[in-house]
Amino acid sequence: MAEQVSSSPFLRPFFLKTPLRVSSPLRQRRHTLPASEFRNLTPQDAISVFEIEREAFISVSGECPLTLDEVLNFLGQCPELSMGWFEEGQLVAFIIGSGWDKETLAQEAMTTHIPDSQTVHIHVLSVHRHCRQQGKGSILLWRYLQYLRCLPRLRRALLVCEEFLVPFYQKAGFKEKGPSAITVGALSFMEMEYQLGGLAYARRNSGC
Ligand SMILES: CC(=O)SCCNC(=O)CCNC(=O)[C@H](O)C(C)(C)COP(=O)(O)OP(=O)(O)OC[C@H]1O[C@@H](n2cnc3c(N)ncnc32)[C@H](O)[C@@H]1OP(=O)(O)O
Repeated sequence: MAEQVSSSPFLRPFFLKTPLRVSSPLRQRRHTLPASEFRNLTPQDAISVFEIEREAFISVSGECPLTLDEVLNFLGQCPELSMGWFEEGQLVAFIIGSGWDKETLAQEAMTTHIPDSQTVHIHVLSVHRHCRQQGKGSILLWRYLQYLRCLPRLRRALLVCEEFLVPFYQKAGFKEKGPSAITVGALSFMEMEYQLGGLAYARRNSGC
């Protein structure tokens, strides 16, 4: 099992329900889009990602965690650190991460991917506005953290968020590290940390 993970770090798409197959002779078209699918994102998903991100952040604060170019860069450099939730083929929520190699997040972490590092910097978690407050953000985050446990080397995840989201991340198991050095425009952030527990833990507990 472990060899499988290290030889292919990418998340194989999996479905919550069997893909719909309409076999009636009266229906010539076969519907094969899965009801619900979690998979790593690719640069081809960047536009859908950015549309959700833009609505979620620009309309609220005027600032986006990632520009479209940065989304493209991260999905090109480290797609294995991203996860999208698709329903009927439509992106409804996503996470984008990259590698980081210092104890705390610094401003340069916003635009940098450090390969082969032990820390994932979660840049952004966002849920489509029509799908919020339904548990999707929490579920996607939980699946993502379980998935990260199965990737070799990774030991922890870091992120920054505004003060009002600290309880949301605490509920997911993150611990508050204190005020972050990162600022975006006039916004300041708290830094949050999640211990992944290592591959040995994952092997015993997650079946990866
Ligand atoms: C590292 C980062 O990306 S930090 C930025 C996070 N992303 C954003 O702010 C983008 C816009 N918001 C979203 O996309 C979503 O609302 C998320 C990701 C914050 C939460 O996802 P959802 O699917 O809506 O949340 P979910 O239904 O799983 O959980 C709801 C809980 O989230 C928390 N929460 C969600 N939005 C807010 C908010 N605006 N203010 C305070 N708490 C909030 C609450 O604790 C809420 O619990 P409650 O209903 O008991 O009050």
